Amino acid sequence: MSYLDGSAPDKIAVLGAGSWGTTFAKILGDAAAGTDRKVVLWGRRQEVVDQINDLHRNPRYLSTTELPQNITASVDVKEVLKDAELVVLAVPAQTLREQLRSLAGHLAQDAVVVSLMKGLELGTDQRMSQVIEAELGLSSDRVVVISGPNLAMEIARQEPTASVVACTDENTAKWVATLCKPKYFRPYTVDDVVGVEIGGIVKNVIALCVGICEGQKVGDNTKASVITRGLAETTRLALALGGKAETMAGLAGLGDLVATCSSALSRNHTAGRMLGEGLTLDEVNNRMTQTAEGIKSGRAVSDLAAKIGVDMPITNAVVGVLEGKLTVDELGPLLLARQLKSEGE
Ligand SMILES: NC(=O)c1ccc[n+]([C@@H]2O[C@H](COP(=O)([O-])OP(=O)(O)OC[C@H]3O[C@@H](n4cnc5c(N)ncnc54)[C@H](O)[C@@H]3O)[C@@H](O)[C@H]2O)c1
Ligand SMILES: O=P(O)(O)OC[C@H](O)CO
Repeated sequence: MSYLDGSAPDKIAVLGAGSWGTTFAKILGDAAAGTDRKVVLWGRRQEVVDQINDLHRNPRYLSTTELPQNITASVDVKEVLKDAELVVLAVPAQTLREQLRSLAGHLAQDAVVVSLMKGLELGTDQRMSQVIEAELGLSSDRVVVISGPNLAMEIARQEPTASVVACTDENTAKWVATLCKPKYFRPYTVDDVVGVEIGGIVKNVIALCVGICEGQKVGDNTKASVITRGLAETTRLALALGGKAETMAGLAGLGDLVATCSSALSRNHTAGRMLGEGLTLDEVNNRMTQTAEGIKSGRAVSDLAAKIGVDMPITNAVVGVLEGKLTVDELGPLLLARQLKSEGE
């Protein structure tokens, strides 16, 4: 098997033909150019699968992107998983556990599983790598997380981007990194899976807050203050869970936080902006056509932080707004009225 001997796989499966799943399939397909390696996408909708197979496009999510010829798609998850030595997961975080239960028996022996997801499971407060290990019975050396400042639309346009490939096993991380390095995407390897996942999860909640600021038409000082203090509380949580401070200063921490909080392409930022403009959460949800993980993960982050005694005032305030306990006008004054303390506390 390829991850054990370091040889390239013949087939890679990507589950989830949404915005990021399709873009990441393109990354893998472009990186496999000139080889016999196949990339097979699983999608829920027959129409999306047909368009990928017939037109090499996914107009629903990436209207202008032409996909490489070595990508095919199917609605049959068993067929997609058959003999796939690398399996990449890009479905909404809150649906992952249920989906894994239906595919557990179909995973190829020794397959490595990659999570592209940036959410925390409601109710269990588990990270996606924990859900994958538990549901598929995998050891941590076969579970990889890829995260960073990776707005799908920009990468689909082949604008240069860096990312991190995280695994407790350095060889597995290196093996996966070699499979996703087309000329426009540069993966770095790290061993801090916890830090990488926490960075990706919490930045979505902070981006909701920055979006709220934008909707309320406050300026850059406010947004920079939220981003910086957001990184401070993200780092507190990551460290308390065993993550590393340097990860939070890296691509999956600061890098992703800046990209998500600054970009109109971000779904979390967009959802926050609509809340800031006065829309209710129901109205925002009705307008969203793609996944904004922070809306549901915010509560899980808040619960996890409370459980282990980590102070996360911005996250808690955003959750207050999402749950209708706080208005967007009350959010800023509430955060500013907190007791004074030193910046490093
Ligand atoms: N889009 C990005 O720029 C980006 C970048 C990095 C990470 N991510 C992360 O990747 C994950 C997937 O995001 P995305 O952007 O591809 O989302 P998306 O909303 O664009 O697509 C989600 C995909 O999952 C499928 N799906 C399967 N089961 C589903 C279910 N039960 N309910 C709803 N959809 C279901 C949908 O059909 C769709 O193909 C998220 O955790 C997100 O945070 C996204
Ligand atoms: O569109 P968002 O808010 O889910 O963010 C997408 C990516 O996570 C940015 O790195």
